[in-house]
Amino acid sequence: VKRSSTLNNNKVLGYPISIFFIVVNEFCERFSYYGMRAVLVLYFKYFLRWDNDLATSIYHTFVALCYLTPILGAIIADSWLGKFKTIIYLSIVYAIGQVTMAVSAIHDITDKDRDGTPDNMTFHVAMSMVGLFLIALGTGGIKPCVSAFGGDQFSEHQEKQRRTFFSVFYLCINGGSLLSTIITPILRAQECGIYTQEKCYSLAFGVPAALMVVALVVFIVGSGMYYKAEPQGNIMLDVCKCIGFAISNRVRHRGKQYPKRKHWMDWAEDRYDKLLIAQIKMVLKVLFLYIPLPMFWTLFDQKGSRWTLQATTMDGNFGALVIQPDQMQTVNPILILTLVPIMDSLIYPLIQKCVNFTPLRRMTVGMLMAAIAFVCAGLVQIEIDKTLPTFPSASQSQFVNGMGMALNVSTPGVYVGLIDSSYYSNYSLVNNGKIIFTIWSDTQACNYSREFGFGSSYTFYIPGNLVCQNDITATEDIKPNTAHMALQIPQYFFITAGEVMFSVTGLEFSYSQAPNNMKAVLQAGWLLTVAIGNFIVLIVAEVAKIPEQWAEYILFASLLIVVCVIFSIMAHFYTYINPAEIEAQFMKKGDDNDEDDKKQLQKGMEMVKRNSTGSHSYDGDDDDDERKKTKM
Ligand SMILES: NCC(=O)N[C@@H](CCC(N)=O)C(=O)O
Repeated sequence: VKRSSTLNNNKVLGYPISIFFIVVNEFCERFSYYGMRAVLVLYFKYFLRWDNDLATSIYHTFVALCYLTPILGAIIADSWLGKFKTIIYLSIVYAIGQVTMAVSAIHDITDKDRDGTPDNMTFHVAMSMVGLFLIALGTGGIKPCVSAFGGDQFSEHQEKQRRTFFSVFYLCINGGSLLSTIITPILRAQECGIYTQEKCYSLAFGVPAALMVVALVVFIVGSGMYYKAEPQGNIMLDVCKCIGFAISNRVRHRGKQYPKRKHWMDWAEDRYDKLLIAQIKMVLKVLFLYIPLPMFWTLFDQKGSRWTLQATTMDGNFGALVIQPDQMQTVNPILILTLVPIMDSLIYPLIQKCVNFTPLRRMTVGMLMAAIAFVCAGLVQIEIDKTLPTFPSASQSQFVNGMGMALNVSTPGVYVGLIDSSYYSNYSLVNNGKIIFTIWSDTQACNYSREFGFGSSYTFYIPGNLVCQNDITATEDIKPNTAHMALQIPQYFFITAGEVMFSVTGLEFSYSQAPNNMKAVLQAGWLLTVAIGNFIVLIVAEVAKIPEQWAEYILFASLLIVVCVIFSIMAHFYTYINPAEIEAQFMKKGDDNDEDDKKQLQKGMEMVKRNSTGSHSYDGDDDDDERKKTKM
């Protein structure tokens, strides 16, 4: 009653006004998260000067951390602060983390000799690690709270509005992600700095930091309009204690003199409520099904690491449009925004006419799509490998000074350095496009211009009698990248189609199969599969140590196909339930005597059993009641 009266005061078109602030908050937060993540692997490679493997490993450790911390956020919100305060406090931690990242990327802080490269890399590495840790704590911690807090704003009878809210919420995630993955790579490609002009990672991290502050402010502005549920106690702790007791009680009663119980969780009956035990059984069934799922995320999250690094060896010239390697990631949210409505309104209903396309079947097909995406990535890599020599590093060029005096060489973006007489410079990173070098000594100066293709590398010979443009000869050490970035589009298409079938369906499946008080537990379990998936990238990359990148892609695709077969077998034996109905069996006569309790328990369990052997078909209808007796 309290909730309804709080909510009904401020409504527009039947929706509580408060959700406007939550949706805008999510848009800004996802802008902040994905914007920072888009340039992260390149920051590791080009600013911190890590190799591809280290950059990929730290990237996936960070993503894994972001999906481990939701458990922490859910525990803090449920048992202590409540969702509202948890979101505020952890958003502050998050914003501090983003600002720390932006500061860590200012090379001028330690560039004492003003040569354009940081002199104390340890400082930058340490600061960025602290920043990433705070971001992981913040983004992961608030993740299960914000969506659930949004759901809390609706009263029981507003189920339809709540469903629309979740769709808009998902579109906002991808809207924020789309905008930021376009904008932050552009910011990163700018030149900035007080002493020397370098790539502007500080700006690329600074704008997401500002957006996180905006997200926090918007959320606080809506403060007076929210329904704020009190923390209900830590259900996750209760679940763990109950499972622990069932196991220890089972171990203590091992002899033949103790009658067997139908399910090992029934050993908790001596101390715990039967309703709680039945709810835990439902959750465990779904968690068991989650075991193979991390492999999907193992492949999915390599968009931001391996695929972005792959794009650095490709040609991003799309005619009027020049695409940065990290901007290729925008293909994912663009496809999400187009594919979600197409799938929902066209593809799923069409398939449903031919086969019973249940959520678990959709997820299986989603996994296959991700495997196909990695086969595409492997084929693209083979194309790239045909065009790439291994030495020197792509996009680096050097000068050889044949003059009898020392020379300085620079471009507006890069100071190549002072080259002694009859000596050569180090390799310097040069942008693509037309570049003008200024070459000067104590007595003369001249300009030399040249067109640089994506990823090309040259050695320039400065003769003894330099006049300029026509005197300098160049040898091409590495040809410009010729494999076009458009070749990555098929792999993005398949991975995103896979995401729509797997992720969007899986989120809804986790919500619909969870008992009311354990929806957050299952959401945290779902997010945990993402964390484990990212750890698998690290393990496979470390253990397999495959020298050929294309072979690594094919290995990941093969692993996912094997896992997909296992998942489809497990899913075949899963039966869809209606948690509310099972719970109702226990609640109906909550205050009845023990005998009645037993009958209710029997009824509920029979229902679970009936469901697990039932063969009704899933008709694609969203109505929960229609789903209760459905096999995969
Ligand atoms: N297209 C990215 C996206 O929609 N991401 C969602 C879900 C991510 C996940 N692994 O569950 C997001 O919330 O960022």
